[in-house]
Amino acid sequence: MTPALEAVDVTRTYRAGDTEVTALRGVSLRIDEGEYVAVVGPSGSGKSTLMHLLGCLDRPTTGVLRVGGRDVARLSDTELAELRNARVGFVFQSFHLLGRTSARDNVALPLVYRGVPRAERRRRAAEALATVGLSHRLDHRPGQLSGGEQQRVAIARALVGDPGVVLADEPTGNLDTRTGDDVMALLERLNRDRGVAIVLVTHEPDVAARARRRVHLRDGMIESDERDTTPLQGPTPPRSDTQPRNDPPSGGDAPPEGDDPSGGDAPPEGDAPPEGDAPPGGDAPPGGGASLGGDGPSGGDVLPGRGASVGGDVPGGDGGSCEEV
Ligand SMILES: Nc1ncnc2c1ncn2[C@@H]1O[C@H](COP(=O)(O)OP(=O)(O)OP(=O)(O)O)[C@@H](O)[C@H]1O
Repeated sequence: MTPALEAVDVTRTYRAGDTEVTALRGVSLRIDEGEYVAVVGPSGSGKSTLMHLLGCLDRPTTGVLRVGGRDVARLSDTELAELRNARVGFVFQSFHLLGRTSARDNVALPLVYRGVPRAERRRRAAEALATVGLSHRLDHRPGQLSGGEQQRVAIARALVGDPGVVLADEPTGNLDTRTGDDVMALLERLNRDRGVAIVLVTHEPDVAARARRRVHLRDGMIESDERDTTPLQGPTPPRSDTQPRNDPPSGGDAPPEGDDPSGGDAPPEGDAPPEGDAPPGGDAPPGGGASLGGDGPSGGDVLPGRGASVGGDVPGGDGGSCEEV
C-alpha cells in the first residue's frame, strides 16, 4: 500500500539571522491510510515542524518527503499546493476561521481553490457541517459559536475536500476538558467510520493515549514509535485508494464512501474569501496553500506564492469579510 505520508531521513534547518536551528535531524516516518497517530514530545522537539512538512506547508532541508507517493521535491509550489489541497486537511489549536464569514462559507473555502461551483460548494459545506453535528449553525459566524463548535467548523473545513489525512496541531489545546473530549471523539469517529488518517500533535497524555500509535520526538529525532496491538473495534477498514475523491459528503454521522472532504487549506489572509466560481490566482490556484504566518515554525521562509495563509491573525474575526464564497 502506498503510504499516505512518508518522510525519509528528513531534516529541517531554520535560519534566523546568523543563527541556524536544526529542528528535525533525520526523521523517517511512514503514515498509512486509516492510521491514528499522536505526535508527542517536549516543547521545541520539532513536532510542529514535522506536521508542517507532512502537510506540505513546508519543504525539508534534506531528505525525502512523499505525499500519496509523490516526492514533493519534484513539485512546483503550485503543484504542491494542489497536492496539499487534495490530500491533507488541517485543524489548528486556534481554529483559524474567518471571523466575519459564516460557518458554511468557512467550510466551503477549500473548494473555492478547486474551482467547485458555488452551489455545489454550499451543498457540500452544509453536508460537512452536518457530519460534525452543526446543521443548525450554518449561518453563524465564529464569534457566535462556542469554542467547541468553532473547532468542529474547522474540522468540517478540513474534511470538505475529502483528504486522506487530517493533521491536527493541538486540536484540544484551547478547549475545556469536556469539549476537548467531544472534539477527540469526533476525530476518532471520522478515523473509524471514514478511514481518514489522523495525525495529531498533543501535549496532553490523555489525548495521546487515545491514539493507536504514539511517535515521541526529542531534539528533532524520533525517540520512540509505539503502536497498540489490540484489534480495532468497529467495522470500517481504512480507505484503500490513494486518489482524492470528488463526491460530496453526505449528512449524518457516517457519510457513505465517496464523499469529499479536503481541507488542506486554510483561509486566505485578510479574511476575504474570493468570490465567484473560479479559483483565485489565475493559473496558480493556491490549492489549499496555507502558510503558517506568525505562529508557525515555517513562517515566512517557505513556499512563496502559496496564496493562502493561516497567519496567527486570522482567527477571531479581524479584517473579516461577510462575503460568501
Ligand atoms: N521559523 C523558525 N525560525 C527559527 N527557528 C524555528 C522556527 N520555527 C521553529 N524553530 C525552532 O525549531 C525548533 C522546533 O520547533 P517546533 O515548533 O517544531 O517545536 P514543537 O515541538 O512544536 O514545540 P512546541 O511544543 O513548543 O510547540 C525549536 O527550537 C524552535 O525554536
